[in-house]
Parts: sequence; structure tokens; C-alpha cells
Amino acid sequence: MLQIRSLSKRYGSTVAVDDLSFEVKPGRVTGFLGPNGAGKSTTMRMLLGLDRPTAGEALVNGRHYAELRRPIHEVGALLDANAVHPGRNAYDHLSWQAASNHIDRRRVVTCIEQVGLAGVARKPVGEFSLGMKQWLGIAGALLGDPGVLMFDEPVNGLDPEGVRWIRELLKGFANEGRTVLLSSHLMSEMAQTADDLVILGRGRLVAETTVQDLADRFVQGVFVRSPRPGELAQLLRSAGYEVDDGDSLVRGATAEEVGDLAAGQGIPIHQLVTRSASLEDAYLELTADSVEYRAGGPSDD
Ligand SMILES: Nc1ncnc2c1ncn2[C@@H]1O[C@H](COP(=O)(O)OP(=O)(O)OP(=O)(O)O)[C@@H](O)[C@H]1O
Repeated sequence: MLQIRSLSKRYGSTVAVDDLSFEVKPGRVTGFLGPNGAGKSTTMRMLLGLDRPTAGEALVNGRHYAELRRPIHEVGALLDANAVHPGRNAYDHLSWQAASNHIDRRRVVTCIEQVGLAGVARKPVGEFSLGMKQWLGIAGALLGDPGVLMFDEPVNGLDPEGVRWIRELLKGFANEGRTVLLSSHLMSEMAQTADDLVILGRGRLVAETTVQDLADRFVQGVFVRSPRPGELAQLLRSAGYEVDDGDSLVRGATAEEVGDLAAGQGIPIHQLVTRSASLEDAYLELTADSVEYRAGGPSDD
């Protein structure tokens, strides 16, 4: 369990995190989303005791990181996959981490196998692809078999197969009852991975929701096809619905409402499909005011 309470962090005149509060629950994958510079990494660093809050608290299992008795057994994290000595091999890298935390070497082998690196464990990390470094970072996070896992942009730069692999791995961790916090600036990466969503913009909480609720909230309407479209559209308009796209899109209605109205007047329906905005659309709308830089240059506020 992770708890963020009225958390703020300033760097000089930059407010990186601004009075942020949310919770991350066990048994779920929580997507931590926000445009570049929204404050995700800063929040994670404060949870891990790597940065000191200006105000508020960031708690792991109800305690500050510094108060955890055996931190590596409570929380594991991958913040920067490249923060590995390139000349060291994967096995030695993890063994060194394990030794300094009194963790048995057999656990190193288990973690290496769990992330599929057994075949390259003796290769220098400098020869690893970005994906392999990410797996190694995940193996490091698993060393202490912690109940809480945090990953900062773990799928950044991975190919689709790598993304799918990591997605299944993270879902598996949540199914084991662990708390999994996963940051990204892309909704597309979260839609199929996360259960819950915490969305930031300019250091502030924009939404704390579930993927399902967000999708439901942004439902656009119902696409309907009938051999008597004009008549149906008139009926729907008189019932107070907005109908457009050549009388085929009924805004603000459910499929049941449209179907029942049509049935009441004996108007045949050949197709009835609920049409949602994509999660990506919903996310862009929610964070539109928070983007530091857009494709066309700096935002004008
Ligand atoms: N050590 C630091 N010194 C000064 N400013 C910082 C520092 N760390 C972060 N910031 C600033 O704080 C803000 C939040 O940065 P942060 O890295 O937490 O965002 P993020 O959501 O993780 O973004 P990204 O997806 O780009 O990593 C940014 O404006 C950033 O420039």
C-alpha cells in the first residue's frame, strides 16, 4: 500500500509536486500517468526516500521509507534502467545488491530466471539492449520479494513484444497481491495494463479513477443503423437526445434507451453499437491544460 498525503516538492521556483494526495492499493496495477514534467518521478523518489518532501508525506505500508526496517523486502523499484555499471554482468550486479542486503544468492538466480535473463546472466550489461536492462532492473526490484513494486516508465523504448511481456509480468505481480505502481506518459501503455489510474498534471492530481470508469465517463453515445433513419432520428430528438453524423450517432444515450424507444414505435434496428471516446482522448482532454510542451512549441500560458 502506498499513501501520498498533501505532498509537495519545490526545486527553487519550480513546483514539481503540488499538494498531491492519493493511494495505491494492493492486488492492482496502478497506472501513474501524466505528461512529461508532471511530477511522477519526483513522487516516486520521495516514496523511496531519495528526495525530501517540501510538505506532506509519502508512505510505504504506512511508514516513511527511512522508517522501514527491511526496506528491500517491503518495496522494490526500477527508476532508471541505465543506472547499471556497463562492465559488470547481470549476475554480479544482482549478487552485489543481494550481498549488501543479506539476501541469499539463490534468490538472485530465481529473479534472473523470472525475468528471462538466464541465458545472458554472465554477459556484461554494457552489451544489453534497453529491454534487457529493463528486465534486469525488474529483477533487482524483485530481489527482496517485496509486496510493493514501483516502475518508472518500464516500457519506454521497448518493442511491442517486450511491452506485452512486461504487461503480463506486472499483472502477475498484482495477482499475487502485490501493490504495483507503474508510471508512463502514454495512456496507450496503460489501457491494457492498469486497473487503477492516478493522473497528474503540473504536479497536481487531475484524476484518481479506474480504467473502466474513465472509459465509461467518456462514452460518446450510440451508433445506430435503421432502414427508417429519418423517422428514428425524429423520435430520438423529440425524446431529448442529440442525433448527428447523418442521423446515425445518438449522443448521451445508452443502447438500451435507443433500442427501447425504437421498439416502442415499431422502428426496426439493424445495428446498435455503444461508441466510446478512446482512453487516449479522455486522457488528452484531462491533461490538456497541463502539458509543458506541445508538438507546436511551448504552450502559451
Ligand atoms: N532535481 C531537480 N531539480 C530541479 N527541478 C527538478 C528536479 N527534478 C525534477 N525537476 C522538475 O520538476 C518537474 C517534475 O519532474 P518529474 O521528473 O518528476 O516529472 P515526470 O512526470 O516524471 O516527467 P517525465 O515523464 O518527463 O519523467 C519538472 O518541471 C522537472 O523539471
